[in-house]
Amino acid sequence: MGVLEVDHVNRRLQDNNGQEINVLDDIDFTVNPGEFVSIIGPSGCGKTTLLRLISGLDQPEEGKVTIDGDRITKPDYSRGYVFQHGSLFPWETIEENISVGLKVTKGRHFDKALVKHYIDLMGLTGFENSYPHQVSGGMAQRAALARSIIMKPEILLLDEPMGALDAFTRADIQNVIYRVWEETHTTMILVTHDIDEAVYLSNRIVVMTPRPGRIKEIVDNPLPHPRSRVSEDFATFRHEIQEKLNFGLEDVQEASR
Ligand SMILES: Nc1ncnc2c1ncn2[C@@H]1O[C@H](COP(=O)(O)OP(=O)(O)OP(=O)(O)O)[C@@H](O)[C@H]1O
Repeated sequence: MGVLEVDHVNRRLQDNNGQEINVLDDIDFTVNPGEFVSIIGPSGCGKTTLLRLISGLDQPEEGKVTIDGDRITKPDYSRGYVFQHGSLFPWETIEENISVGLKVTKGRHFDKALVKHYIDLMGLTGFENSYPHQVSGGMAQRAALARSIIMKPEILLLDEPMGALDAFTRADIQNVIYRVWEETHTTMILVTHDIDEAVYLSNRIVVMTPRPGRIKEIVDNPLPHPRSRVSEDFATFRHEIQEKLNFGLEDVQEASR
């Protein structure tokens, strides 16, 4: 259940001058159920555009995105989406925010015990009645994660959810995401600029290059779990990914000469 196929996808958009730009060019890869895949590449290489196509928020000009062979045509709760800025409703409490999807799908009589479970799991106990502006950025992201995970999505799409956080909070949320992945086996697709994050969390890393956004290489992560951010093996694999990314930038510099 839940094999995601991004099948020779092209996406073109118009820039401010009305010029057509090839944002994604022949993107082709498969994600199996339970995998953790990171998409990494320089700014503007089309990572968010790709995630939007997978979510169903956008459609490609050519190619298709399917789950178990069925074309994705619109967003639905089987694919959760967590943004860089958690996008919690500021007028609702943490508990109400986490319950949003349940309220929509189950009406007023949703399972309150389930909400409590996720509040506890995310370390938000005691903050149920706080509003988003009354909690830290890390807590707001935990709540945003809980709001998605509570819907038990087949695939969780993570669009730089740690991007706006300081290093300590980022590591903390990475651990939370890892725990959730390990416990639920939800397929996760993470967009990030952060090589350490990709190496720490994912089974496979999709390395992209910009203009047009292409897949340069898909790299299997050889590191066993649990992973240590300070091990020699971690540093070696990190270096390998860094080299592949720099290679991508050299390609851009070459093209602009
Ligand atoms: N709605 C749009 N209309 C026109 N151009 C767009 C639109 N959305 C994105 N683009 C362009 O497409 C390219 C890819 O954007 P995208 O946000 O997918 O890249 P990204 O790799 O996620 O970048 P970042 O890491 O900075 O978030 C960029 O050049 C961007 O300006």
